[in-house]
Amino acid sequence: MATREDVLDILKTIDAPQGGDIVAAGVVRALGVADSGVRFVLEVPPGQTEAWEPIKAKAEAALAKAGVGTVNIALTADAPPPGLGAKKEKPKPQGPQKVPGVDHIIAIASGKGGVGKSTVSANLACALAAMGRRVGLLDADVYGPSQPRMLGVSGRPASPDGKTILPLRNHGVTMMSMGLMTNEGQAVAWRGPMLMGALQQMLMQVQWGALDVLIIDLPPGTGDVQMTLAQKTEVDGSIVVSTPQDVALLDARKGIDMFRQMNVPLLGMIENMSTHICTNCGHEEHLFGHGGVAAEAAKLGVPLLAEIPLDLQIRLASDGGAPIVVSQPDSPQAQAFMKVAQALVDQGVA
Ligand SMILES: Nc1ncnc2c1ncn2[C@@H]1O[C@H](COP(=O)(O)OP(=O)(O)OP(=O)(O)O)[C@@H](O)[C@H]1O
Repeated sequence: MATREDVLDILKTIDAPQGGDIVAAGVVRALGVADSGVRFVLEVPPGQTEAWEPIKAKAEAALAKAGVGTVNIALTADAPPPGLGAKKEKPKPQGPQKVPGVDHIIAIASGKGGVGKSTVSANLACALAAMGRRVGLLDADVYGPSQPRMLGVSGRPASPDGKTILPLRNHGVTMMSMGLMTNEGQAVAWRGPMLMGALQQMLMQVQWGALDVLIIDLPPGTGDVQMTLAQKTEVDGSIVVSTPQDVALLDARKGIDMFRQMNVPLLGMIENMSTHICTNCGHEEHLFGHGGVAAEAAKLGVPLLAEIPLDLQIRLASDGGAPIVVSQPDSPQAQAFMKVAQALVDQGVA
C-alpha cells in the first residue's frame, strides 16, 4: 500500500498554475490514504475551479499510474467542513487603528526641540476651532509639556470612573496633556514602554467626544512616541516644523524619513522664526537665515504651509495662555496660522 508520503511525493510532481507544485500551493486538503485508495480535496481560490480541472485530471492520472487504488479528488473553491482538514482562518494582523469618534489625526513634529512645534500646534488648534471645527489637542510631549500653559489651562483632569479621563477645554479646543498628569516642573523620567502605554491611554481613554480633527503635539525627534503613534494609530498626515538653520533642517529630514517609512503622509512643512521684525524700528532681519525650509519642501515636493516670523507677540501670547490666533486674530501673524488651518480644511484632513 502507498504511504501518505508516497502520495505527497507524486502530487509534488504536479505544477500549480501560479508556479510551484500543488502541495507547496497549499491546496491539497483532507488527504486520506487507505488500502482501498486515496481521497483528498483540492481547495482552490474562489472562481478558479475551471483552471484547476486539468490539474486535477493530471493528479488523478499520476496517482492511478502509481497503483494507489481508487483515486477520489474533490475539486472545490469552498473550504471543506471543519474536521476535514479545513485551514483555520488566521487572525488578520492588527494595523493602525482609528480613535473612536475622531475623524482625522494630524501630527505636528520637529526634528529638534525648541523650534516652535508647540506654538504651531496651539495656534493651529485654536485657528481650526475659530473656523468652527471640533478640535482636540493632545500634548504628547512628555519631556516638555507646554500646552497647558499655552492654552491657559491648569488643574488635574478628572476621572470619575477610574477608567476614562475627562479632558480640559479652552478657546474651543478640547485638550489633554501629559503635563496635566504630572506636577508642573517635575522631571519626567519616562522609559519607552511607559511612553507607549501613556500615549495609547491618552488616545483611547480620554473622552475626546466627536472631533473633526485631533492635533498631536509630538515630542521632538524620532523616538518611541512617534513610532508607536504611526504603528498603532491611523494618522492622516504630519506637519514638520523647522527653523531655517541647517542643523534644524538636518534633524527635520530625519523626522520626514521616519514618517515616510511608516506611511504617514507629509502634509507640508512650516518654517518658524523665519524672519525677525524689530519691535522698535520695523526692520526685518533673517536671524537664522531664510528660505531653507522652502528649499527643503520644494526638494521633497511638499507644500511650504507657512513662514512664521520670530515675533515677540507670538511668544507673549503663548506664554500668557491665549495663542496669538485668539488674542490678536487680525494680526498678520495670526493670519499666517489661519491660512494653514484653511489649507488643512480644504485638503479634507481637518
Ligand atoms: N515664531 C515665534 N516667535 C517668537 N517666539 C516663538 C515663536 N515660536 C516659538 N516661540 C517661543 O519659543 C519657545 C519654544 O517654542 P515651543 O515650545 O513652541 O517649541 P517646541 O518646538 O514645541 O519645543 P519643545 O517641544 O522642545 O519643548 C517658546 O517660548 C515660544 O513661545
